[in-house]
Amino acid sequence: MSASSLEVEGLRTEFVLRDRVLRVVDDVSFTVKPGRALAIVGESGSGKSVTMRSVMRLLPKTGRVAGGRARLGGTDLLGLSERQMRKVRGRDIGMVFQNAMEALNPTLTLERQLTEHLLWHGVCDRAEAKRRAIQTLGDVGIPEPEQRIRTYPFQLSGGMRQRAMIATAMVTQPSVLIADEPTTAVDVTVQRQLLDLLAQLKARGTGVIMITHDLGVARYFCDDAIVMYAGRVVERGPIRQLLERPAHPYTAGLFSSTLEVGARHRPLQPVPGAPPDLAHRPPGCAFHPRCGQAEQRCGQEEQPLLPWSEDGQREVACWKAVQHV
Ligand SMILES: Nc1ncnc2c1ncn2[C@@H]1O[C@H](COP(=O)(O)OP(=O)(O)OP(=O)(O)O)[C@@H](O)[C@H]1O
Repeated sequence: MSASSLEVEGLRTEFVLRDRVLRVVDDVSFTVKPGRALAIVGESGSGKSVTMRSVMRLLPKTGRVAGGRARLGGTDLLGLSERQMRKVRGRDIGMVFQNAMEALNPTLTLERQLTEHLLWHGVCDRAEAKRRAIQTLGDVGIPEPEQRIRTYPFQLSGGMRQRAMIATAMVTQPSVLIADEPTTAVDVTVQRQLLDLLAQLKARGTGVIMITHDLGVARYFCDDAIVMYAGRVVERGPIRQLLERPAHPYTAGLFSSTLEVGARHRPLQPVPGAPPDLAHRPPGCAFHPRCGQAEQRCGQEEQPLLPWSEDGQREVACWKAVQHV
């Protein structure tokens, strides 16, 4: 597939539990263009992973997409059969997770892991697939790739496993790469190498979505950001602008502790209080019970995303912020 944008519009995802239905992703929209990187940030439980699992159609049995659209190029991902979707995963959309062992199949050699998508999708023959696999392992900095290709994931160190996982995501040159906390479990040196690899992929036109708690990493690597709270997008815009001048009180609270001098690589600190139980979402703005600036209106009126900059690049779901532009 040539470089394509991923466009998600009005996505809604629910979990059907025994006694109720929980809306955990509510009207989420974003676009990732070729060669751009989008950060998805927000506290634990805000719906970041479920959003991406919905797009990949990898929800657990109790989850369902209740509305919205997800298009990659001209393809409606939510309308594909499971068989068609399997072709998209691993070929057009690559995935990198925090835990490489989860992503790699422990029973397959690196050669099988890296060549199976190419062979399965009929991209090339076995000899060419092996050549590409060796080349990609070399690209991600695995020494002696001709020998290492015969090893199993458990025979690699943690850092090498992480690289092998990225190699499996890179080998098909996907249009979009989803990276869910890719740098959390590795030390700073490996972290830097991984980001350099992802940057190479981005430079070749792959769009990247990075779910991360680390604003230093997001600032270094990403172009745009969406901030999620209780399943909704509360703010969006170019990441540097958001970090320099957050508009939503939640974004400001989330970022402030992390942006102290010398604290660039500290994970996000929670805002005082706790996110709402989604079964009892507060009326109006879901953040209002924790917001130091809340007024009566905040607990009564829904807050849609509204433009916050003249160029239309920034949007915020807070009527007070919009008032004070
Ligand atoms: N299988 C499930 N059944 C019911 N609720 C679920 C299930 N999986 C996730 N949830 C709920 O969906 C919401 C969003 O979860 P999600 O994992 O997307 O959050 P997150 O922002 O990715 O958090 P983290 O940063 O901790 O990964 C949470 O309230 C979570 O409890």
